[in-house]
Amino acid sequence: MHVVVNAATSVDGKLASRRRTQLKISGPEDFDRVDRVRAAADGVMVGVGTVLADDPRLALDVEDRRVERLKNGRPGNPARVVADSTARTPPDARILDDAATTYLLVSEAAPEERVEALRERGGVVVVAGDDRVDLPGAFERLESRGLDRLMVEGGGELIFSLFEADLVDELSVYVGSMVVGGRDAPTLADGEGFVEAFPRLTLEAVDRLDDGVVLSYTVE
Ligand SMILES: NC(=O)c1ccc[n+]([C@@H]2O[C@H](COP(=O)([O-])OP(=O)(O)OC[C@H]3O[C@@H](n4cnc5c(N)ncnc54)[C@H](O)[C@@H]3O)[C@@H](O)[C@H]2O)c1
Ligand SMILES: Nc1nc(=O)c(N)c(NC[C@H](O)[C@H](O)[C@H](O)COP(=O)(O)O)[nH]1
Repeated sequence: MHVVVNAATSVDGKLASRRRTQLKISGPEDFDRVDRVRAAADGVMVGVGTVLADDPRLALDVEDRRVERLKNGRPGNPARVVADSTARTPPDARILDDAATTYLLVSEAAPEERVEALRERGGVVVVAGDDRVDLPGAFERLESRGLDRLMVEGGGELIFSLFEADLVDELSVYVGSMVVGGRDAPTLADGEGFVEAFPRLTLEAVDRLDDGVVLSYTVE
């Protein structure tokens, strides 16, 4: 599976403030770019921390003719994917609406009644891993269901795990011209952090959009 990570940060590398509520870092030009990256993907993924903080829908505006064109003849919206070890996605989350198929990646530790509630809302549950989602195993299962290109929008815990498991092929970061600060504010890559063998990236492009810059990398 080809994995493209896309996120927006402040100049100090934060994805959100310490309150973890959604922070508009991108401007209209970058959100248009995000729509294009989504439209080119078979699936769009977030961690459950992002579902709980932002209640995202992760769908394209299919009424928008411009977005329709961008889909390159692909039918409908890309699938949605949530890494959710213990099935904490609220059954009324917007990500479970009928705009697209939603895969919930859970572990064996997910309580059966919560898993069942998500199935009742139409979610497709994939069990991989003992107490945390085994990302390589889960991605193999998604691939067998036709997801070849996956866009990941965050948050920082999930992005770190993907780098740790060597699953990231491309990274693009929109750096907005703002300072957020806060030692507890989520950053692009949280988790435990690396102390050696840091992933190395190749800078492929630098583009100015709105009042910020998009940095596009491939992963070595
Ligand atoms: N600016 C942006 O581009 C952007 C994008 C996404 C999210 N955000 C922000 O990020 C914050 C949420 O990020 P976060 O880091 O708290 O949560 P996250 O979205 O990275 O989700 C982390 C959760 O995913 C689950 N998970 C399951 N398997 C996992 C695995 N193998 N590795 C890691 N996690 C796994 C765990 O329950 C974990 O707690 C929110 O404040 C949101 O607003 C910002
Ligand atoms: N590119 C980008 N710029 C931002 O300034 C920002 N806050 C996010 N945040 C990503 C996060 O995953 C959001 O929750 C979804 O971008 C919301 O997605 P919807 O509009 O609900 O589909 N992403």
